[in-house]
Amino acid sequence: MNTPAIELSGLTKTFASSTGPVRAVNGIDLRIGAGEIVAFLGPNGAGKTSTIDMMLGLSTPDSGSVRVFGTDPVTAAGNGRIAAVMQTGGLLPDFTVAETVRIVAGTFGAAAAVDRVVERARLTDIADRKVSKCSGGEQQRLKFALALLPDPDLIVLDEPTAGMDVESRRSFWATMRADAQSGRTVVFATHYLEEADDFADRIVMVAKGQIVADGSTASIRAQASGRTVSAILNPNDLEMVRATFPELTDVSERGGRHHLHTPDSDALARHLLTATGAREVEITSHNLEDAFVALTSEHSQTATPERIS
Ligand SMILES: Nc1ncnc2c1ncn2[C@@H]1O[C@H](COP(=O)(O)OP(=O)(O)OP(=O)(O)O)[C@@H](O)[C@H]1O
Repeated sequence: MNTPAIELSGLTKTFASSTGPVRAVNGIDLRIGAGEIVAFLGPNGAGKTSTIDMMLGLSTPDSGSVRVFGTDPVTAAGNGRIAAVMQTGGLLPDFTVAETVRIVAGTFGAAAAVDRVVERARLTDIADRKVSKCSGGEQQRLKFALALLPDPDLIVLDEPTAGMDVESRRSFWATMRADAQSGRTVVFATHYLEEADDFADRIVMVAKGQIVADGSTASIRAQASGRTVSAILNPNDLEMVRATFPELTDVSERGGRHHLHTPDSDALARHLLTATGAREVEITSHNLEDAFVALTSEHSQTATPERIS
């Protein structure tokens, strides 16, 4: 059996804060196979960075374990199997792009890799530009190049496109996409649904320190593309509908209308119109954004993680 790239078991992490302890990660179990491209998607404060820090060995879990290619993360980093592009982290403004790559490669004993990573990160045209003159997107590509120096099997990116404009984001992901074809495992955190949707094979949605959904982008999309049927219903009809559609989820009443979520909205609407006294039947479609809001807000009404008193 192949060793997973990442295996997180029962991971928890609590931080002290002025308002009391904050449980940033609240029991995460996750297995990521070699070669997968996985998006960690979640609102602000969901626990993505805290989880990534533990994956990288930058912080220690309060409980649970982290394995990276079967070893602890610090060993995996030391062996060059895992590398990261973090949100923060200094680049020196007065060096050029090429100088930066050469200096870091020198400290790694990876001088032979300089040309390869400059090309991979599409930095050739800006190799002589000073870091201070590079756009946010170019600086992230430079960090990406540095992370590629050990030719890692797994690359972890924490919100790599935060603060970039649309054009820079697009160009950054084009670079990533080209690189990912080499079979590298990629794990990235993002707030942006469209990035997760465009680039990942699998989306792990995180809210309030927990995984609230985990599936192929197609399956999350399918969940998302479910439709809501709403109608004015009397209580007896509602009972009958529940009995006929046991897979019904998310039944709520607002303004005298019942809103019913089901994978087969056509069958439900047909049933309402032909077998019940339902009035004013409407079908509303959902998009990925709706699923994201629904899945993450079930677990956190606000974007604030659970506080432990
Ligand atoms: N070092 C720390 N000390 C205190 N609280 C922390 C610390 N690091 C994280 N937290 C808190 O833990 C929670 C989870 O933070 P984390 O950065 O992991 O979330 P995130 O999903 O990465 O959010 P964002 O998308 O905003 O980066 C937040 O409430 C954050 O304020």
